[in-house]
Amino acid sequence: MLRSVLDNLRGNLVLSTSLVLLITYVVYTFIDYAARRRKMPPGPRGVPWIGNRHQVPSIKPWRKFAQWNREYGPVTSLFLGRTPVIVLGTAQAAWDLLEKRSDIYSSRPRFIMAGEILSDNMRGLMMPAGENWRKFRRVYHNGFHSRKADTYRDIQSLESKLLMFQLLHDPQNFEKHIQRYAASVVVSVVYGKRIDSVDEWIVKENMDAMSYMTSLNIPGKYIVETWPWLLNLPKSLQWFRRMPEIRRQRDIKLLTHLLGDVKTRVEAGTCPPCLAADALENREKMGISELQVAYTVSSPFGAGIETTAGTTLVFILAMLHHPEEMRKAQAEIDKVIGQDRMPEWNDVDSLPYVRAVINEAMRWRPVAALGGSPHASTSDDEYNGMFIPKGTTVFANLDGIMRDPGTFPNPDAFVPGRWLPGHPLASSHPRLQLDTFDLPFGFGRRICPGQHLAGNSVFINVTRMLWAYNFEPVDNDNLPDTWAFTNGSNSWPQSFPAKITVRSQLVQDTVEREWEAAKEALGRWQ
Ligand code: HEM
Repeated sequence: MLRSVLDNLRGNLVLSTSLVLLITYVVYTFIDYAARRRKMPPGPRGVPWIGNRHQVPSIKPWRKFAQWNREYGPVTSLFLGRTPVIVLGTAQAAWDLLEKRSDIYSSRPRFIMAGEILSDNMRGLMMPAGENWRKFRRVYHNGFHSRKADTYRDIQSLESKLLMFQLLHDPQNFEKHIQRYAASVVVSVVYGKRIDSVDEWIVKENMDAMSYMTSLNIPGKYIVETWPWLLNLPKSLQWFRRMPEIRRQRDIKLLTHLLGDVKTRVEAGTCPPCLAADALENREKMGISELQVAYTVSSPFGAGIETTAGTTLVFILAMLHHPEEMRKAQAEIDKVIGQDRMPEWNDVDSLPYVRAVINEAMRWRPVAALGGSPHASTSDDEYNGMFIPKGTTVFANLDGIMRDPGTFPNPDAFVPGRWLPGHPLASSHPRLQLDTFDLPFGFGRRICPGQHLAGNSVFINVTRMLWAYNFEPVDNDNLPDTWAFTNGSNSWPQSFPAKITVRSQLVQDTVEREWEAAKEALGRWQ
């Protein structure tokens, strides 16, 4: 009898102690959450443990972010689980934090599945700031800094001549031709070998690897991203590792094969100058392994193809909606160039209106809508009286930044004139001039290392397209939706129809002639 009373009491004691501990933990979590939240920049109310995760749409989150910035100010905070997040909604806030304080805002958040398990921390785009990432940037700086990027103008021009020829003979498949251009330039400048179709295995395999990688980066999909302590379990119990580890072996095989091919051609003296050959040559000096080189040079598959092609498609979409702007740009080209020769690189200074059209297309619908991958802070910080804790994930929400009326008055309108001095919407900010606009390429030490190469591609193609073709809607009463963009962190126009017609017989003859002359030169890159 006594024994059962004692057992009962003991049982109750354990139960009530557990209950007290649980309640204390819950109360503490609420108080801790409220305290952390109070010090941080304003933002939407969330709930402990999940934060605002349930309020962030998995599709096109940048639109919700922009709405929060309008409501709460240029620096808005939220929580994804227990991770603090800030969203920057103006160019000034992004410059202030990501550039002026780049020493503490240049890291990346942890990407456990995609960055650590799948890629063994080899993929630069996801690398935290540190020695390995600095080496990654050095490879890109050496390969694509402004003057070096200009050495790739030859191949870009040749590929662009092919694009003009394809638009002449198969205009309805313009999207495919533009993607082919972007893919071939990337493969050429990285591996010294061009491609004829986006269906070639080198593109397909790499794009497949990229899409598997992005499929791992969906917030909430993998529990280990929220509970990293699961990584302390014995490896055999970490069920989530199995597939990414298999895929890692496949990636390594692909990337080392591509690098091996470059090595063979370098040794045979048949490889044109390219990023992989440069990196191999400087590998020992930089202290990186061949595997690191193989991963490092593969980044443009994820970073440089869809972005370049998407920007060109945005330009065409804008032309369908703004024929008056197309005609102004064409008038400038006709005056400077005429129709019996193609625009060339050295025409750039004489074509301010064309460049204004390009800037405006990149502002109007930035393809890196969320600013590329988010940054992460590596120290506690304070900005305008607001506390930003170490480890905060930082989104520079380009879609919102480009539509901030304080920076770009009448932001929803497509107005190339705003990039020209004297226009009523022109900005006086030195960073927002015709030649200085680099917001589409991100910020600070993480700024896009391919920006000069990409800028050259967009310039030569847009200028030649305006010179050669008229872009019109197929159905004037039913124009393509200017908001119908793909999902995913890079976002470009969903397929749309366009009527592309050559502007004159003289232009047609020039396109044919230039392509004939280009064919032989392209052979060197085959
Ligand atoms: C119009 C075309 C392009 C746009 C709009 C674009 C935009 C961006 C943006 C916004 C970022 C993130 C910057 C940040 O974190 O603040 C980025 C990163 C990057 N881009 Fe581009 N990009 C383009 C083309 C290219 C090309 C052609 C290449 C290479 C050939 C390239 C290579 C990279 C790499 C390697 C990174 C990662 C840098 C790092 O994490 O340190 N991009 N790009």
